[in-house]
Parts: sequence; C-alpha cells; structure tokens
Amino acid sequence: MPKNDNIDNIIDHKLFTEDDIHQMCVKLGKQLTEDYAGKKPLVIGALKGAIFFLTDLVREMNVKEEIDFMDVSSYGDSFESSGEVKIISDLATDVKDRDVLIVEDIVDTGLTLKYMKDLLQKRGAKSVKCCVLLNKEANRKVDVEVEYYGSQVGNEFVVGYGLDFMNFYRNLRYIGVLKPEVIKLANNK
Ligand SMILES: O=P(O)(O)OC[C@H]1O[C@H](OP(=O)(O)OP(=O)(O)O)[C@H](O)[C@@H]1O
Ligand code: HPA
Ligand SMILES: [Mg+2]
Repeated sequence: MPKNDNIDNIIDHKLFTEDDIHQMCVKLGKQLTEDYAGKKPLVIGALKGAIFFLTDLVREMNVKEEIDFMDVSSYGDSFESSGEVKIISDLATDVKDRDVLIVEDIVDTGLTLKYMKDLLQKRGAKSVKCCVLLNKEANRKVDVEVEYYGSQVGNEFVVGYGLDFMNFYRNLRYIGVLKPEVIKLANNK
C-alpha cells in the first residue's frame, strides 16, 4: 500500500477530466431522451459504482423515468472479478412489463452486466438495455450487448467517479489510472 494517502501516490495519470465526463453524460442523455421518448423507463443503478454516473445521467435525460437501485458485487477488495455476482440488496420495484435501463460505471469482464440483464429478463421486463460509462472490451469474459457507452478504456485499473480501489477513491471528480506498482503492492499484501 502507498505510504500515505496522497492521491499522487496512487494515480498514474488522469484519463477523463470532470469536463470529459460531463460531455459523455450530455451526449448519452440526449441519445437516451430520443430513444425513450414516450416511454416511462425504469432506470436501475448498480450500486455502488454507478451512483455518480446515474445521478448525472438522469439529469441529462428529458424522459419520465423512475429510478431504483440494485447492490451487486463481484470484486470485493480484489482487482479481479471473483466470477460470482452476489446481490447484496435487491430492487424495490417490480420490473414486469417495464422498459429497463441498467446504468453501470464500467463493463469489464461483463459478468455483472450479464447477470443483471439475464435476471431482469427472467423477471419479465419488456426490454432490458444498459448504459455504461466505460467499456473495457479487451477484458471481456462473457458476451453481453452494451447498447450505450461513454468511452472505451484499455485494460487498466481505473478509479474515481464511483470506481473504487479497495472501496476508496470513489469520490474523485475525475477518472484516473491506478499505478501498476500500487496493484502489485496491494496484491502482495
Ligand atoms: O464487468 P465486471 O467484470 O463484472 O466488472 C464491472 C463491475 O465491477 C464493479 O463493481 P463491484 O463488483 O466492484 O462493486 P461496486 O460497484 O460496489 O464497486 C463495477 O462497478 C461494475 O459493477
Ligand atoms: O477498472 C476497474 N476499476 C474499478 N472497479 C472495477 N471493476 C471492474 N473493473 C474495474
Ligand atoms: Mg459495480
């Protein structure tokens, strides 16, 4: 672990500034406003990573939407997916016959998104689509359709704007790439 909590000790470089993220939200919000016109979608945020993206995205959508959350987790404190997606806390809303839009911070192996999409289909949703901020396609382990995304990212561990490193740093306003040596140190801990 880094010797102290100075952010410069853990971030290698910034990938997306606050303004870059805002532009992505505006663009996606505009597209979703067009595509969901006349519908009343149920927007589902995957906790905890999607919190900031969801709040910014829905305020760029001029659609009569409902919001709910599902707390799903597969990484814990690790840098690699456990391969098993757990529901920590479920939705309060019945998805039957609803147009569902899953909002995620990142699709990496694809396991979380596939699990959520399959589950919501099984529960009888009319349509299930997703909007993710970052698409890490190079690390995909399962095939899952990503209907909307803000940007592609390489196979690097990213933090900030909801994305965590050992559950910290979600509150950074920008998205940065974690220093490889921090990952090595944390893995050898
Ligand atoms: O495509 P995948 O390999 O499944 O990875 C993506 C998922 O992993 C992270 O969540 P995590 O399980 O760490 O929980 P969190 O959102 O509470 O951080 C991230 O927020 C996505 O939900
Ligand atoms: O690159 C990532 N950063 C943070 N959390 C994640 N969960 C999957 N991939 C990532
Ligand atoms: Mg998540």
